[in-house]
Amino acid sequence: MGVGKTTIGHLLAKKLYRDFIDVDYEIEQQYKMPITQIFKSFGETKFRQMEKEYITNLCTNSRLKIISLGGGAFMQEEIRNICLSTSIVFFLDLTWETWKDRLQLIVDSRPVLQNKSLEEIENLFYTRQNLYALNHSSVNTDHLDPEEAADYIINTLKLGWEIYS
Ligand SMILES: Nc1ncnc2c1ncn2[C@@H]1O[C@H](COP(=O)(O)OP(=O)(O)OP(=O)(O)O)[C@@H](O)[C@H]1O
Ligand SMILES: O=C(O)C1=C[C@@H](O)[C@@H](O)[C@H](O)C1
Ligand SMILES: [Mg+2]
Repeated sequence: MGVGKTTIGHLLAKKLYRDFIDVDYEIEQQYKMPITQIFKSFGETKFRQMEKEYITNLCTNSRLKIISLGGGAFMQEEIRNICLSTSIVFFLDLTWETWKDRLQLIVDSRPVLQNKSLEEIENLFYTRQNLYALNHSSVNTDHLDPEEAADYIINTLKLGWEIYS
């Protein structure tokens, strides 16, 4: 959460001339309310169901798009499975120390972080990291700005295509 998927995904799509889809944004448009409000009105369980349906449909019916997931989406096994079997999954990694310093930028718009102690947030961070290790490629972004992270992903894709062909 807040590692930079939306920011970097958007840049990556521009550099690769691909469509960009941000799953959080699409759900907000569909329900005509911000995610914080979706959590308040319908609850987290309903939100998780919405994101699962949206991602499953996207992975099944579209090609060649750059997709940015919501920060908690990959915790759902069905989402992990459909993403890993239909797409190239990049994990944007960040150390706890760097992420901790970024929290103040994201806390107000991420309901999962609200009313949690720093210790609870740290537990969430490490619990997620275990499952997010399931990916096709990962990049640590501690010392990369969004532009550098997008370029790194492009170079990784190019290398993959060269090896493949
Ligand atoms: N590489 C980076 N270096 C420094 N700040 C960054 C970097 N990438 C993103 N940010 C900043 O971190 C914040 C969160 O970024 P962003 O919304 O792209 O994260 P996200 O991974 O999409 O979050 P979510 O999981 O909630 O969807 C923004 O304020 C953004 O400007
Ligand atoms: O990390 C999370 O659980 C979330 C991150 C955001 O992208 C949103 O999908 C929502 O706020 C939940
Ligand atoms: Mg995002």
